[in-house]
Amino acid sequence: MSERGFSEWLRQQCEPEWTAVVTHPFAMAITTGSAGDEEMRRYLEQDFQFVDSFTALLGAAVARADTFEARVPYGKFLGQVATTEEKTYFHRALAELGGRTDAEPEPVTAAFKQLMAEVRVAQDYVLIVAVLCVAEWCYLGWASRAEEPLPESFVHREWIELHEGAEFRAWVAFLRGELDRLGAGLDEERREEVLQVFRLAVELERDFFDMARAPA
Ligand SMILES: Cc1ncc(CN)c(N)n1
Repeated sequence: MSERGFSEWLRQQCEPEWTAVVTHPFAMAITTGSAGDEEMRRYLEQDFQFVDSFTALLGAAVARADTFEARVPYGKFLGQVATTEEKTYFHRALAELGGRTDAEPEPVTAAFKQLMAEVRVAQDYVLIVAVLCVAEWCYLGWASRAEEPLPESFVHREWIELHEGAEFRAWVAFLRGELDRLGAGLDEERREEVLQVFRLAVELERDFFDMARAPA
C-alpha cells in the first residue's frame, strides 16, 4: 500500500480511469459552460435519480460510522444535499432545461443505484465510505479544473460551485481520512474487497459522463 495512505493507494490503483473521469470531455464542457442544454438536461435528469440513492447512502453512513466524530459530518452533509441540492438546484435547473424529476434511469444510473443499494444493505461501513469517497473526490477533481470566470449560466456555474470550495474540499478530506483510518487496520483480502468497490464506482462515474455525452 502507498506510504500516502489507503485512499491514495486506491486512487492510484484505478488509473488511468480516474484521470479519464476528472478530465472527461463532458465534465470539462460543464466547466467551460459549453455543455449544451440537451446534454445538461439528460445528465441532470439522471443525476437526480443518482442523488436519491446517494442520500440514502449518507443515511447509512450516519448509522454505521464507528465514531460519533464521523457521524456528525455525514449528518451535516446529508442535510445539505437534502436542502441545497435536491430542493433548490435540481428543481431550478431542470425547470430551466425543461427536464423531469421522474426520468427512467439509464442502464448506468441503474447500475450505480444498485451498487449504492448493495453497500447500503450490507451496512458495511468501509464499503459505504469507498463509494461516497469516489463520488465526491472525483467530482472535486473535475470541478477544481474550472477556471475563472465561471460560466454565466447558473446551470453550469452552480453545479461547479457545489463541488468546489473550502467546505467541499474539507468534506472530501474527511472521506479520505476515514478511508485512511479504516484502511490501516484492514488485511490484504479486505483491502482488495474495498478496491473492487472503489474501482467499480470509478468506472461507473466514467460511464455516467459517457452517457451524458451519448446522442439522445
Ligand atoms: C454520478 C454522480 N457522481 C457524483 C456526484 C457528486 N455528488 C454526483 N452528483 N453524481
